[in-house]
Amino acid sequence: MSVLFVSGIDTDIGKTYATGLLAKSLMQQGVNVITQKLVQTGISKQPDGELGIADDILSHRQLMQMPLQPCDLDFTTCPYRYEKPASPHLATKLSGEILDPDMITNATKRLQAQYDAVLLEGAGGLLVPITENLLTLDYIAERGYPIVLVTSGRLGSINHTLLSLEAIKSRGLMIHSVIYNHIHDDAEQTDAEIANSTIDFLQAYLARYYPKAHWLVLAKQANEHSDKADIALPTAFI
Ligand SMILES: Nc1ncnc2c1ncn2[C@@H]1O[C@H](COP(=O)(O)OP(=O)(O)OP(=O)(O)O)[C@@H](O)[C@H]1O
Ligand SMILES: C[C@H](N)[C@H](N)CCCCCC(=O)O
Ligand SMILES: [Mg+2]
Repeated sequence: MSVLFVSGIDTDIGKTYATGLLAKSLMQQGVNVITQKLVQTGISKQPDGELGIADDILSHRQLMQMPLQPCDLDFTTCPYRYEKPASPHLATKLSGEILDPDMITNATKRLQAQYDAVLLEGAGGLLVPITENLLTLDYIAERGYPIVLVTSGRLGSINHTLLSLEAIKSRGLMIHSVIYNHIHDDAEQTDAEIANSTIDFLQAYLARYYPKAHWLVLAKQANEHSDKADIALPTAFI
């Protein structure tokens, strides 16, 4: 039924962790949920020369503590997979394949028929091109999916978060939630004063300009099997 699009302010911001753990928390609320990956780039070929299940789908299932599902094994949860760890438009071009966005939407519809909720993870940020002529945000806008935006306390995140929010607003789309990922706010990566101020600023900005959006927090995890890996959700989150 519902589809939430999980994007982030950039690649490597924690969308995969956020998607898997959001799904796990929803399952704990009794929601029959599955995750999907829009397009996966950067997969290694298997010994048989084929591209296997998308890495982000494998991570989602580990984080959800569930085995691979039939819809993973038949690639419904990620029909388009490419070797080059690049923007989808380039990885697709290098593979010689033509990506048909409707194929992804049809896969989402098949999942919607089976599950209460689909969490669809993007590749990189909102303006990443899926094809030469189609940005991720254009794809979302055509389908009207509400957006979950993952951010962090890394220096530069405030600007990237506010730009992403502006882009979402300019397409008339709904910002469903912002997930603040604590991945970058440790002494080695970001000054604690900067990280704490970033949290306060973003939370206050969201409350002021997007009062209906949820503010969620994702703790830094020891690994993908961590027992404390939950995102606390309000009731009736979706
Ligand atoms: N909360 C966290 N705790 C510990 N490690 C994290 C956390 N969030 C992300 N990571 C790690 O940071 C790296 C990047 O995160 P992730 O793969 O989730 O990024 P992404 O936004 O999904 O990137 P992509 O655009 O490639 O899908 C990974 O190695 C992941 O394990
Ligand atoms: C390979 C990488 N981890 C992502 N899956 C793809 C990131 C594309 C980013 C493109 C860009 O913003 O320039
Ligand atoms: Mg990912």
